[in-house]
Amino acid sequence: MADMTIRPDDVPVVGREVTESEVLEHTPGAGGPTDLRITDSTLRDGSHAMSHQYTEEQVRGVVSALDRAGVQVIEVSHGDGLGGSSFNYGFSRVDEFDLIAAAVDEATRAKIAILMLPGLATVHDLQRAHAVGASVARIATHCTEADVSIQHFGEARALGMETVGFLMLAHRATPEVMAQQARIMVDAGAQCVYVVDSAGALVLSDAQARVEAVIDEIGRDGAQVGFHGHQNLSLGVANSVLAYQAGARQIDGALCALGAGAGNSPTEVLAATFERMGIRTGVDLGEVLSAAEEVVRPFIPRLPWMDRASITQGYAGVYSSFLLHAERAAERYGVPAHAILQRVGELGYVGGQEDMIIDVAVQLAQEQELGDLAGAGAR
Ligand SMILES: CC[C@H](O)CC(=O)C(=O)O
Ligand SMILES: [Mn+2]
Repeated sequence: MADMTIRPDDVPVVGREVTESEVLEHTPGAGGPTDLRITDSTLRDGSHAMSHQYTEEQVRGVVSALDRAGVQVIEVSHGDGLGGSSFNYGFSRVDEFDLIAAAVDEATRAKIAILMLPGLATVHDLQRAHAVGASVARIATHCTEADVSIQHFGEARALGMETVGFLMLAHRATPEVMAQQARIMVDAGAQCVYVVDSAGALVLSDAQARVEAVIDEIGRDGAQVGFHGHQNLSLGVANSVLAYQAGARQIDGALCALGAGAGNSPTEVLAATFERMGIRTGVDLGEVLSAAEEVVRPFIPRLPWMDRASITQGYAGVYSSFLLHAERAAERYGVPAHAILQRVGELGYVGGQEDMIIDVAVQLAQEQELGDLAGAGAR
C-alpha cells in the first residue's frame, strides 16, 4: 500500500509560495495521482441520521466498502464528535473508540479520521483516538471561534496526526472573517481548513467566495482548503464543484447523503460528478455506487431528504444536526418542527445549544395556546 500520510514536515514552510503540483502531492490517491481528496463522513455525520446507533458490524461493512472503492479518508466518531455520547446530544449504542478501532482494523488503504469539538472532547480523547489508530484529526469550532482549537492542533501535530480544521456554520461569517479564522487554525498547526456549510445555507457564490478568501489567506503556507456541504437547499454537490473550482482540494461526502439535516453531499454523486468533469478523485465509481446501494441503503432507518423542516434549516441557517432534536420536541410539545427551526434560526443558536430547542418549543406551544384562546374569545 502506498504511504499516503501527510507528515508535519511535508507542509512547506510558512510564507513560501507553493506550486499547484506541490499542493496536489499532499493528496495522492491509492492508485495514482488525484486532483481532489474525498473524505467520507457516513460514519460520523451520518451518525446524526442514525441517532448514533451504529453497530460495529455496520461500521466494518461501510469501511470495507469505502476502502475497496478507493475513498482515501473515512471519518468515524459520534455525530457531534468525540465525547458526544451524552444526554444532551444522544447516547451512542457502541463506544466510539471501539468503532474507531474496528474501522482501523477493517481499512487496508484508507486513513481513519476523527472529528472533535474542543470543549466537548478533550485532548485526552484525541490521544485515545490516536492510540486506537486514527491518523487524521479534524478539529471543529464555530466559524468565529478558531482560537479554542489551538491547543488541540498542537497536540494532534505532536502525536504525528494529519490535521484538518473545520469552521462550522460558515454562512454566519463573511469571507474575510473566515480567512482570519483559518489563519488562526493554520498558525496553530492545521494543514487544511474546511469551509463547513453546517446549515446547508450557502448558495453557490457564497460558498465559492468563502473558499477563495480562505485560500488567499492560507494557500501560501501550503495549507489546503476543504468544503463540507449539506443538502438542505439541495446545493451540496453544486457548492462542492464550485469549491473545487475555487481551489478546494478536500471535499466531504456521505454515502446515500447520510448526514444531519437533509444529509451531506452524497459521496457517490460527488464521485460521479467529478469523474464526468475529468477531475480525478481516485474513487472507483462502480464500487462506491455499490457501497451506497448495497451496504448503506439497507440499514438506513430514514433517508435524509429535503422536507419542510430541513429546507427551513437551509433557509433560516440552522445547524443541520438540530433536525432530529426539533422533531422530537415537535412531537412532545405539539408544535411543527419547521416552526421550531425557523425560530431557532432567528435566534441564531449554534452547535452546543441543543437544549434551547426545548425552550423554543415550549415558547411556541404557549404562543399557540394563547392564539387559540384569543381565537376562541373572538368567536
Ligand atoms: C460535530 C458537529 C457538526 O455536526 C460538524 C458538522 O458536520 C457540521 O457542522 O456540518
Ligand atoms: Mn455536517
